[in-house]
Amino acid sequence: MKYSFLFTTASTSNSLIEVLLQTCLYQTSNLRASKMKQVSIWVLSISLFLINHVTNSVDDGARASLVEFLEGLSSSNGQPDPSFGWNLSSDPCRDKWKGVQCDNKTNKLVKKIVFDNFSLSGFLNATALCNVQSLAASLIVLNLTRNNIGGVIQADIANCKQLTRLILGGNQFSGNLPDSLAMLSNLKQLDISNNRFSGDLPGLSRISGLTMFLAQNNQLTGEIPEFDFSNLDQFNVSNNFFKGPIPDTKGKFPPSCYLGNPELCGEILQKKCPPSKKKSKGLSRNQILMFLGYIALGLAIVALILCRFKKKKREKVEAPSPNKVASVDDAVDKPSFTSTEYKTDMSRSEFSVNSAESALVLSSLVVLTSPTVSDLQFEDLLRAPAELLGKGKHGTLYRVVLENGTALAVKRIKGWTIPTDDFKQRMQRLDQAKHPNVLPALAFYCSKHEKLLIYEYQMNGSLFTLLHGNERGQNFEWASRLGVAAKIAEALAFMHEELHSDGIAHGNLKSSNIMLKRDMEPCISEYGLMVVDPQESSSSSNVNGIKGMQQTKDRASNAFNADIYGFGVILLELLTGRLVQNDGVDLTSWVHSVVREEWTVEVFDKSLISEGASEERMLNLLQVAIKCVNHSPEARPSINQVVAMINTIKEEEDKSLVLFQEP
Ligand SMILES: Nc1ncnc2c1ncn2[C@@H]1O[C@H](COP(=O)(O)OP(=O)(O)OP(=O)(O)O)[C@@H](O)[C@H]1O
Repeated sequence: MKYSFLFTTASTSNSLIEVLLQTCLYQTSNLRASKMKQVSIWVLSISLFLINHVTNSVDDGARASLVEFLEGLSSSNGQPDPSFGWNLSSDPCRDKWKGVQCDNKTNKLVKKIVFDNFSLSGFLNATALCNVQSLAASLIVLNLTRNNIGGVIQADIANCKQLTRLILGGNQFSGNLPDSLAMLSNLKQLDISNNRFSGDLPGLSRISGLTMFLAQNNQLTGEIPEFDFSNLDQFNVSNNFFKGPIPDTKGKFPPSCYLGNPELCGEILQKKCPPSKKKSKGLSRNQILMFLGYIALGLAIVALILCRFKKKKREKVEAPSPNKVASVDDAVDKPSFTSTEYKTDMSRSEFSVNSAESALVLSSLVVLTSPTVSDLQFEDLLRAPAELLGKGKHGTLYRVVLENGTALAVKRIKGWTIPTDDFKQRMQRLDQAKHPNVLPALAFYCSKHEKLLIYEYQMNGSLFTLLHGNERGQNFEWASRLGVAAKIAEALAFMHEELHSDGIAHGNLKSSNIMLKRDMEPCISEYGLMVVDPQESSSSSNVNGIKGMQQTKDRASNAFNADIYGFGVILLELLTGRLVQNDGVDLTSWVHSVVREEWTVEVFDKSLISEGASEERMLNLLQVAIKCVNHSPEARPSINQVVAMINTIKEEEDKSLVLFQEP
């Protein structure tokens, strides 16, 4: 009996030597009692124990490369966190290194490395990880999502041939993806989303079994590869620089999976593709490269000549003219930014100023009360690479990453002819109305021709993406939806109250303007960026007397009413999970028609029904939504009434949850 633990340990191993030793041990233990028998049993048992211990561990090479791999992920000092347990004197499987999962059978093959949200930085040392045969042959999952890892993905990643899941989303990876990535033929899930990858995708369509491809929020270019879309369940390439036609996916993925790629076209985006140009025939790749080389050389020579010419001209001009004094307003108000919105070279800034205006422009950036960017200079924006996030009715939004890594969302407002001073006053006023569920602007810039608003970049996206993105609201249950509705209503009521006398409503309330903060709390973004129709605005500045004041009041009251309508559409989206088109008109008329036909339950999102959400409370919220989207603005409830109605529904929901939980 004394030796039973040795039998047990040995029984999990399967090497021939162990089996033989085990058999000998068994035979010996059956012999008659003698000193010899005792000694034999001890010798055999110890040998078995040692062999078992040595063979049941990850080999030294793999262990060393794992340690090197973690050193790479351990910021600049390369010292791995000792609490992870990754060191050469222990065993990854037996000693349960943090983030490592091994096979259950032999407990000596590393199958998975999962570091989800571990605050890791540094780089992914694929050379260390994938060039050791034993490790490369066993590793099937590498998940480094939601860290701060940067650098490029080395080509050696392709040596980890068994990988089925490569999850790298939510990091700071950059550069081109290596061509070798397409050799990971076992890959089922590839997530490279929310990074800074650039360049064209390698031939990923060669990976036939891919079921998930997430690449949103990068700077990727080129055409979308011809994946086998019948296999893909999850797919997103939004907010990149992809161009050309969207492959026919038979409507499998919603438009939100492609949005934010200005040069993509196709029916799903309601954007016609230009007729495809015939490819040049008869020229080999090498010939084309040769011609391109000549053209580049020619351009370089022309550029050189132009530079010299300009330099000479500047030398002449720089001699100051005593008669000319530059006006401050001239300098600031000449186009201060030149936009190259569709360019793909992200190493340069989207914004640029000419040297004459730069000194003045630097002082024109107004930082509001924000500890995040307290010393932000306009120059910092110029230096930072900018990524186009989307083009809306009211302007263009860029993601700008400052040198210190802070990510900002910069909104470049289009076509708002508000006088500069009024704009400044409005921004200062908005800054005074603070609510935890309203995203404040951190800074703004304003000249006659250019208006920029700077917000903190929200990496969890918007309510729109939560509802219509990849997961299509699958994991967005009823209680959370009701919670979001209540919080947004409260925040809107607060802002309306605070800014009523200033006549500042949101003006463009919709689900893509409800951002989700780090903790997934909803917050209203872009409050007060209402673009007043130029005609209206000019008439408002010219009108005098009681009639004019009445018109201004009416317009303001319309804007507040429009917010109620916008909020009603958001409620409909939360309840139905359906996409909004045509400013919500399509969705509201569909809901009306279904309700009229008394098929009301049909309107609700199927995932809410299958979750077993209370139909009564969903119907109550639907009533609120229908009141808010009333055609006649005067018939819509006030925001305070909306808050009261939603709070009553929420209280009922909370009560039912308590009852449900009580024994
Ligand atoms: N602060 C932010 N952080 C991260 N993403 C943001 C932020 N603000 C907006 N976005 C997202 O960026 C995308 C583009 O925003 P943009 O405001 O240009 O689009 P829009 O709301 O459709 O247009 P518009 O407001 O001009 O009508 C949207 O998907 C939006 O949800």
